Amino acid sequence: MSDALTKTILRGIMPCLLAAEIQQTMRMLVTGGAGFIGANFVHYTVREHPEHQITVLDALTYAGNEASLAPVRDRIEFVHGSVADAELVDRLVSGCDVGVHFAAESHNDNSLRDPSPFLQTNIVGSFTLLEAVRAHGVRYHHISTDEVYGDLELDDPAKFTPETPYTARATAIERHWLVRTTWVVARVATSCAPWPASPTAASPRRSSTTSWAGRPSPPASGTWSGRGAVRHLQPHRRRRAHLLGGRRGAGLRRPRALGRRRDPSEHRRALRREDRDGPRLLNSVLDLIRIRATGFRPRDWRDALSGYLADS
Ligand SMILES: Cc1cn([C@H]2C[C@H](O)[C@@H](COP(=O)(O)OP(=O)(O)O[C@H]3O[C@H](CO)[C@@H](O)[C@H](O)[C@H]3O)O2)c(=O)[nH]c1=O
Repeated sequence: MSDALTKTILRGIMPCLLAAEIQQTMRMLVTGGAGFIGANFVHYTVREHPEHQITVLDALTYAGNEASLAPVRDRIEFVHGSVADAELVDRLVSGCDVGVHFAAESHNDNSLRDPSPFLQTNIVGSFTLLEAVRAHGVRYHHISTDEVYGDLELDDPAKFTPETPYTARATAIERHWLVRTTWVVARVATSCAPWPASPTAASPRRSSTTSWAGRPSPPASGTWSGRGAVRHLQPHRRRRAHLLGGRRGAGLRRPRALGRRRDPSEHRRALRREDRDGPRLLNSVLDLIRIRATGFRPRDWRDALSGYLADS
């Protein structure tokens, strides 16, 4: 992975950790570090900040792939376990300076089919971790999702509009911020990286999508959420394909036709289509139908990515 690309991908998360008051050497607990974004984060941190110690806690669900950590395996500690295991989490947190929480059921569409796993990990698991960081006064970085905004205009994500069980849970756990410790929330958007950590992730060729942004100087404690800039691209699942190839700042306004709220029946139709065509096509199909209606024509992801990198 090229240096520029890695930096582009992780620009959104790392600066939070590099805020001035943070220690030179940190012991980090990274939950969900075998997942897609989590694994990229671990690789980046090991390479760019070898002074930090990393413990990955991951349940290795269908979305986790320990093999994606193989190149850095001798540089990190890997613990196979659940973020909802209070005893384990408390022990791991007690030995850390910062917790970075990626572990989640992250497939929005799955939550429409069966919300229960989302409750267990995204609420109970997150709450378990929050309790531990609160008890030990450990700095906490919560990786949320821009989908808490629902289908709002991208340049004005003023309020939460959770529309699915997934986003309802993401919103709910964000309301537990009052943890009396230093915290940062990053609401990441659809993203893309050079390799999929998850076997369920489609190849980048199928990818569509976009972005994340934040303030250039994230607050030491606070919310850092996506608006404006394209930051990274993810090869699977989510929407916002119309932004692919968009340039930072200008041109990222969501087309009007996409600003409407999602129709639940559209989700159900898409799920039926998923059963027929296979899970990887779901969002691409959904996206393209909606996006083509606006006149947008997606570009090959490689062109879009190199265009963005040239622009950054
Ligand atoms: C359900 C569950 C999952 N996990 C792990 C398995 C995976 O390694 C990881 C989730 O990876 P993925 O499904 O690839 O997630 P990814 O698309 O990268 O999602 C990221 O971005 C999402 C927003 O887009 C965030 O909500 C997630 O917290 C963050 O991890 O969490 C656990 O460790 N424990 C669990 O209970």
